[in-house]
Amino acid sequence: MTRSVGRIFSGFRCFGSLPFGNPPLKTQCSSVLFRTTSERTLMHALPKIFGRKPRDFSLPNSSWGKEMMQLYNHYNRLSKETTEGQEDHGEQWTRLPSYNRTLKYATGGVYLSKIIQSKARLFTRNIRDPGASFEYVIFFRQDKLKCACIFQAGHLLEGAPGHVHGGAIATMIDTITGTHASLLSAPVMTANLNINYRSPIPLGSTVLIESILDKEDGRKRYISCRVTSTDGSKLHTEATGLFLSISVSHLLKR
Ligand SMILES: CCCCC/C=C\C/C=C\C/C=C\C/C=C\CCCC(=O)SCCNC(=O)CCNC(=O)[C@H](O)C(C)(C)COP(=O)(O)OP(=O)(O)OC[C@H]1O[C@@H](n2cnc3c(N)ncnc32)[C@H](O)[C@@H]1OP(=O)(O)O
Repeated sequence: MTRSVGRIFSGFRCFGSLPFGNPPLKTQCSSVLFRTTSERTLMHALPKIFGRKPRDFSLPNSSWGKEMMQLYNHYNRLSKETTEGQEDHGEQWTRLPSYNRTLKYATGGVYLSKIIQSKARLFTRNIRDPGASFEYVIFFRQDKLKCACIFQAGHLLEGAPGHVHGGAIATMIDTITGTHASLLSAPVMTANLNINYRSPIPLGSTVLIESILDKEDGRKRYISCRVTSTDGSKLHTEATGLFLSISVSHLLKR
């Protein structure tokens, strides 16, 4: 199972935290994605995207606090492939690696140069100081089509004094639900996001963000999401999102 999910993420480094195309959708994904000349050029560019091994931001660093580590270890244990003699937990999660680049460089000429910028960085992964902003790791449970994200909010994310900025919370919700929708149906863009802030999140604290698929309808994926304390007892934020699958050509439109 873990291996099969692993296959989903081959070629994953091309995208920030955007693994896309599960096995049943892979063919559809390719045909949707690589239709035009510029898109085919992009396909050729993909293997060269990273010259050296990029940093995986979803792995622990020294800034991760006790709660973050405990929850990470919990999901990581449930992510290990079950081998003979090992206990089967009944839950199978996969940790999603996360990089700070979408596309590193383009050799694709004028069309690709419209969307690929050498200094571009994924918004949530662009601060080098560990622990200063968004520390998070996303796990995916394929059998239930669920995502769980552990998020530790750093001191640069302050909104109301001592608490996390609503825009930073929205960013994380968009990231988890957007990643979730992308896992189901190739690249997506957020069309709609509705957020209810129920209780403030203390700066520096760790929270759990869980997303589920509510409905699929053609190109549309409806995902809902809850942000809670790590033990689930306190609800901080609730959200629903609509995501539309797109082809690369959508990004080339100006
Ligand atoms: C190599 C290529 C890689 C591509 C990667 C692409 C994205 C990756 C992004 C990030 C990757 C990294 C990590 C992932 C983490 C986070 C994810 C963040 C994602 C974002 O942060 S992304 C930025 C914010 N996002 C936008 O910047 C979108 C601006 N927008 C548009 O680009 C268009 O608006 C679009 C594409 C949404 C739709 O345009 P469209 O032309 O494809 O579709 P159209 O309008 O025809 O609608 C078709 C049917 O959806 C219904 N519909 C449409 N919009 C609706 C709405 N708002 N509410 C209710 N229903 C709606 C219609 O009513 C119709 O429904 P029906 O078919 O039933 O009539």
